[in-house]
Amino acid sequence: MQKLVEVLADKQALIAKSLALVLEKITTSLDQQDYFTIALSGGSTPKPLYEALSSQPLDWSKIHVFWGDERYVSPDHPDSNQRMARLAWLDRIPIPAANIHPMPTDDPDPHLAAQKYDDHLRQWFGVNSPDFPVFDLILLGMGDDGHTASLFPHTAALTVSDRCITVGEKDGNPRLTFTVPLINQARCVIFIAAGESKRPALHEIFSAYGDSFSYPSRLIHPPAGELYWLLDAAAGSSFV
Ligand SMILES: O=C1O[C@H](COP(=O)(O)O)[C@@H](O)[C@H](O)[C@H]1O
Repeated sequence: MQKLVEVLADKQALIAKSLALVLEKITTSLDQQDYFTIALSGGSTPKPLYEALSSQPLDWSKIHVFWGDERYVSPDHPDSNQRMARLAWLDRIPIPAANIHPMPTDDPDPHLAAQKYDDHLRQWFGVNSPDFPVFDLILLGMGDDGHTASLFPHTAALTVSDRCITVGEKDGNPRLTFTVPLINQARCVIFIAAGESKRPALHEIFSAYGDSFSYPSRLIHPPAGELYWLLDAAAGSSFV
């Protein structure tokens, strides 16, 4: 695994660096293969990155967009990660509808929805269990509590090792999330985190002997892939 931590001066520089890195990954991959697979993070941090991507002159027909986690709400709910990405980016570009792969949230049972998305990933990538699909790029955020995707501290989702998708839980509400082994299979994982409120968790995540069950972002270390931590100075100035 190649791990790289970069601290940018401010949020604007963080987004500029994230954009440059995502574009580099897309163009390098498309030089070698016919399509590029990306899984998106939600929350507030990546929104300006998605807005910036919406004005890039890319061949969108070759890019397939998935989500690494989703709140269990309808796609038009203000909390929906899909909604945020569509408004900021996907609704503004000429991408074929078939290239957008949202997590389903319409089944009364989130476990069935998790299974559906799991099946969809395995079918689309042509990968059967016990192997895992390999994403070209997975974007991740990190919550103030050290969670990533919807892998929250001290939850059962952290230990799921035989599925691509599972049900996470935040304050009693279900969410769908990539599992740790699926994320760790990726060619490239980029964490993007900003703001002073992330510092205490980052301290635990970067320490040599932290507790991964309390700080789930520690579980992400793709053995054969690249791992980037892009931070603004407010979040990360003391870590490099
Ligand atoms: O709930 C979530 O939070 C994390 C971090 O969000 P942020 O607002 O601090 O940027 C995000 O990565 C995850 O996808 C999202 O569902």
